[in-house]
Amino acid sequence: MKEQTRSVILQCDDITVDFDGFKAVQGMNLRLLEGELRFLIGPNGAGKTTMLDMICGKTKPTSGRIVFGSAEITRMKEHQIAELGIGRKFQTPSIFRTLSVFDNLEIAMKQPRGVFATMRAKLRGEDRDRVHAQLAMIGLETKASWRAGDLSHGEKQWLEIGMMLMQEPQVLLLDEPVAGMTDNETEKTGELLREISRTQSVIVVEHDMEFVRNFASKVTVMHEGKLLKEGSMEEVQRDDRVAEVYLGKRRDADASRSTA
Ligand SMILES: Nc1ncnc2c1ncn2[C@@H]1O[C@H](COP(=O)(O)OP(=O)(O)OP(=O)(O)O)[C@@H](O)[C@H]1O
Repeated sequence: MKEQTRSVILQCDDITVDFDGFKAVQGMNLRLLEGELRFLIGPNGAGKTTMLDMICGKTKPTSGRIVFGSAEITRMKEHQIAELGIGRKFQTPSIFRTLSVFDNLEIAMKQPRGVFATMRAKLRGEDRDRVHAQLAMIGLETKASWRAGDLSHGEKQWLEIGMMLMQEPQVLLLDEPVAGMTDNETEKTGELLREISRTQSVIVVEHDMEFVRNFASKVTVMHEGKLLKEGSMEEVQRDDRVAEVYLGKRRDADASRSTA
């Protein structure tokens, strides 16, 4: 879909967060479109994770406004924001290690029954189909009966992404999803994120510049709590201010491959 024809799904206006006098984010603006895969990058301490925390309601902005679809969510509680359709994945996977991969996805499914009732209840055919479709999407069909704790690091991350998707969020927030992954797992994760962004919007906080270069169409660069630059990876890499603060003034190929 062309950028002009897509509507804004998430808008952060003039966001500031003050932690006891320290401004971790200062006047930050961000507009995410439907079906967009956005990468949020910047040096350590730039305020990237704090932005995700504010969007999912974990941290409240000191000032500014966050709008999701037509709802202002700035002061909403974390669980309300999750129910509205914003899913957050942290660096450490929160899967049920002793349960099977299939059961993890089943439990994550959005339904009124409680966890234990869900486990006991016979799955309706359509729910079972949904779990299988999700297994296929995250590449774990052959491991449906595996104990989740026995999966590789990368597979655990995919399972958790699958669990988020079972709740049908419209926006997914991911913090360094490829950290600790093999090259092959990193590539597969990029493809998975692309596939997700065909129907949902995704914000990925990332330090792995090679990964960002391979999969980003639009990149937002933060520095000291502010928006430094936004554009394609090429535009961002060409920007002198980005080179200065983010790539440490190194403009060679090595610099763009380095992790911050
Ligand atoms: N709860 C808090 N109380 C005080 N300071 C905080 C708090 N959370 C974050 N900070 C500070 O705010 C700044 C931004 O942190 P944040 O984690 O958002 O940066 P980041 O860009 O995600 O960095 P990194 O890439 O290292 O994870 C940092 O200086 C951090 O120490």
